[in-house]
Amino acid sequence: MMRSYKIGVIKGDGIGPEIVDEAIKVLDAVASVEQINFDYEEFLLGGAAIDETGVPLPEETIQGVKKVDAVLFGAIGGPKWDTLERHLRPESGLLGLRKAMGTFANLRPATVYDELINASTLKPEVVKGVDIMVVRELTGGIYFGQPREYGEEKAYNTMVYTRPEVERIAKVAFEIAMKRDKRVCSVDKANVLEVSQFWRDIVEEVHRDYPEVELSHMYVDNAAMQLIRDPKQFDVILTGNIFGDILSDAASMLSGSIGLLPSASTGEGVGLFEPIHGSAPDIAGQGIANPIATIASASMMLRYALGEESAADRIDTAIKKALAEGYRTQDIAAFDAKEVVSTSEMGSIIADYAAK
Ligand SMILES: NC(=O)c1ccc[n+]([C@@H]2O[C@H](COP(=O)([O-])OP(=O)(O)OC[C@H]3O[C@@H](n4cnc5c(N)ncnc54)[C@H](O)[C@@H]3O)[C@@H](O)[C@H]2O)c1
Ligand SMILES: CC(C)[C@H](C(=O)O)[C@@H](O)C(=O)O
Ligand SMILES: [Mg+2]
Repeated sequence: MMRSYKIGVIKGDGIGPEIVDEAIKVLDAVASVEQINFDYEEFLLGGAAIDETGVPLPEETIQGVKKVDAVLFGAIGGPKWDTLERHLRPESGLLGLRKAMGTFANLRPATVYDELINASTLKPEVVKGVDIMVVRELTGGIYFGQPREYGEEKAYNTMVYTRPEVERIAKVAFEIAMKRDKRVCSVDKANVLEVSQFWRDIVEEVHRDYPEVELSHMYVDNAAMQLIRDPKQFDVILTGNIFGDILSDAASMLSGSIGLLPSASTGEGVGLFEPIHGSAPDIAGQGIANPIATIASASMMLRYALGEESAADRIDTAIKKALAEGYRTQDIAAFDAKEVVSTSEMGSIIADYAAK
């Protein structure tokens, strides 16, 4: 029987529209062979929303995304809006949207494709088989803490975590670990920050309900080093908002390009599925962005939000096949390429494989 889903689409700025178009191409390809019907509804966010409505997060977007089954998002931001006041910049729209949607758990898998093993900045033997899940708290911490101020003589932000915020993200990490290798490494800065000691204590408490999971703690500076030294030591990394932001970009180089890593932001209601990278203004409009991170985010959307495992498997297999056949976008062109392709050619190749 035909299954129908309503997908909210936020293309955003810079390369956002280019990469989201390719993910939709791939979704439509799997829909045709999987008895699925997707209805897409576009919403504005970020710079595109500022240009159209004067604000980065229009009310129609906040209301609209509550009425869909899942949201696929590209990226926002760019130099065009950098002179605006902070609360009016594109990035504030994304933070506001995450908060409004209650997507407190950002899952950022850092996996290394065997087909692309030479693209990693690390030696093949160090990265072969890397399969890390970064569980990043997304709606708290220093990004949202009050008070905050930009003044003439000083500026400050506040890193706050409440007990329920830490409990719920820790639960997500332990639940995910139960389905994986049952190891959680919680990353913090408890040697310096009270908020991190608090985080650590609550993670320990939640851990009591998951005795099968091995829990370790690591300071964030060491974690950054260990990710590059021996990434295979990690299974699930549980961490706060800002540390997760930084560590996940670092982890992308294990795979070879930030254009490869997807994410799922889940929590209280509708989920938001987005690549971990930004709007890449330096390459926007050139047709050279790697769409794989966004296509893989669409796959996460099928798997986590819609329960369409078989369609998600099709996409994941199609991505691997395109890489195995030697198709490469510019960012990974130096690594075992048989043919260097554009953003839209990569999308079409993956769509074709996904529909077979
Ligand atoms: N989720 C988001 O919307 C998001 C995430 C990060 C940054 N940003 C915003 O994006 C803008 C640019 O930020 P930045 O330059 O620090 O980070 P960025 O991730 O946009 O780009 C960093 C580097 O990676 C490259 N890159 C990124 N995605 C790529 C892809 N798919 N294919 C090939 N190369 C890719 C870029 O060309 C650039 O050299 C800023 O306004 C920033 O605030 C938005
Ligand atoms: C654009 C910015 C607000 C965002 C973040 O820091 O969360 C981005 O870097 C990300 O990783 O999604
Ligand atoms: Mg980031």
